[in-house]
Amino acid sequence: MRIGIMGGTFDPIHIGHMLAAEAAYDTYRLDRVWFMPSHIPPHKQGAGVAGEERLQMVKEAVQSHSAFEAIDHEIRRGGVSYTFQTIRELQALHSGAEFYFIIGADMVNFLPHWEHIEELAQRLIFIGVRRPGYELALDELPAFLHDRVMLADMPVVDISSTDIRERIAAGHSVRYMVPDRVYEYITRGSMYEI
Ligand SMILES: Nc1ncnc2c1ncn2[C@@H]1O[C@H](COP(=O)(O)OP(=O)(O)OP(=O)(O)O)[C@@H](O)[C@H]1O
Ligand SMILES: O=C(O)c1ccc[n+]([C@@H]2O[C@H](COP(=O)([O-])O)[C@@H](O)[C@H]2O)c1
Repeated sequence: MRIGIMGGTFDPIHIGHMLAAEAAYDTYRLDRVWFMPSHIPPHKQGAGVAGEERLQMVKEAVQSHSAFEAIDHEIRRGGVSYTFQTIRELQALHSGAEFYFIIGADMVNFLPHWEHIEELAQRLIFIGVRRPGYELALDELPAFLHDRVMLADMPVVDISSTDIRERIAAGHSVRYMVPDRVYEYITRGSMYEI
């Protein structure tokens, strides 16, 4: 069983995340993709929106795809969401599975700074996708990562959660930048004050 994990802050989830997951799913014939919101992202100040709300948006986003699902592993564990710890735990729970971790180009370049990256890179393969504004410089990564990062081709999407939050704050539309069900959820709720 090949399981892709799309980890993120998802504040909110947007179509860049969906296309990255689909590109990895399609290119590497994954059986499932688990979308996993972090509790506290390791290198950010934290998410503005509570974990339960971000998880609910992820659940809305994956509803129409039979191989995509939301997992609440990091939200339930609490604390800072270090990926090495998560993968240790998920591998203990799913011993026959091969794990792939899907990341955008910004995160590929940042991989050398992840906690216990050497151990993590032995436990899974990273699937990187292009993202505007970030060069994918695989040969500049440390040698131990060279055969641990594979690429998947997706249509480049110049969208970030920051951009979406800023548009909402300025009173602009984000319809179609997020999956329809996420848009409806955002407009019904009060977390972004649409
Ligand atoms: N437009 C995009 N294209 C490709 N990958 C993306 C895109 N947006 C986010 N990702 C990737 O998805 C993962 C989760 O991203 P995250 O939830 O932090 O979204 P973000 O848009 O980068 O958020 P923020 O703007 O708040 O920093 C990361 O690996 C990131 O590189
Ligand atoms: O474990 C780490 O050191 C680490 C450092 C940076 C990012 N990550 C993970 O990478 C995923 C994307 O991160 P982010 O901050 O862009 O949402 C998310 O699952 C994070 O927990 C993990």
